[in-house]
Amino acid sequence: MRLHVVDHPLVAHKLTTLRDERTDSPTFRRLADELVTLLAYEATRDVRTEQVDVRTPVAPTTGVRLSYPRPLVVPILRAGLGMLDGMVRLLPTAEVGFLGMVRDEDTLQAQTYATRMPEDLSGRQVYVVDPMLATGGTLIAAIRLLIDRGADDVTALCLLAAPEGVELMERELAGQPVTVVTGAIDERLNEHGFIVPGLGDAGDRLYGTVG
Ligand SMILES: O=P(O)(O)OC[C@H]1O[C@H](OP(=O)(O)OP(=O)(O)O)[C@H](O)[C@@H]1O
Ligand SMILES: O=c1cc[nH]c(=O)[nH]1
Ligand SMILES: [Mg+2]
Repeated sequence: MRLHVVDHPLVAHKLTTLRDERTDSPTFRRLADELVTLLAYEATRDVRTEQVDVRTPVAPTTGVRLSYPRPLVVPILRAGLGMLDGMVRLLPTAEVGFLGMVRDEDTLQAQTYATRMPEDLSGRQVYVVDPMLATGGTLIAAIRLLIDRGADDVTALCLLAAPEGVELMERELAGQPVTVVTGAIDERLNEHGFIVPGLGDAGDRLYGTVG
């Protein structure tokens, strides 16, 4: 597994406002959208392209375009939905699949309640978006499902990660074609499995509901 922490002052600035408990849901949604664009710049560095001929008003030349099969973007519901628009804006040819997953508040085990994506992902590049990598259980389960369906290159974009979750992913997904791109790695998890200092419950902060 490859890990990339995006070290950029704009990312740090936006993450700081995102963390602030006074930031309201509309502002939180806007910042999450802006942050995914910055993370995606790094995360899509190896997106597959093919050569294409183009004629400018001045001369013919050669360029590139995103190649087929189309990349797949998979938001993990609910909180991942807050990163979807920014991602598909950058990858306009992408197809979108959905994974509904929720962490049991007591056991911290991830449960899958919805799966809507192609059965066969052979040869596909997949971008999973979820703002929080805490224990890592959710992302590990999501990535295993994608690799079981044939995905041969999976990149996860997270706004924040905990060291415990990154370590578990490195152990459980060793040797797999997986990259994690995150805006920061925080200090630790607390006794409720929340990232410290983190930003609280990303789903609640995005959508203003508890659940
Ligand atoms: O790394 P983990 O310990 O598995 O935790 C991370 C998961 O927890 C959050 O989702 P949550 O279960 O709160 O669901 P929600 O998006 O519906 O709020 C978050 O968006 C991740 O999916
Ligand atoms: O800190 C955390 C951990 C899991 N899920 C969240 O939304 N926040
Ligand atoms: Mg939540």
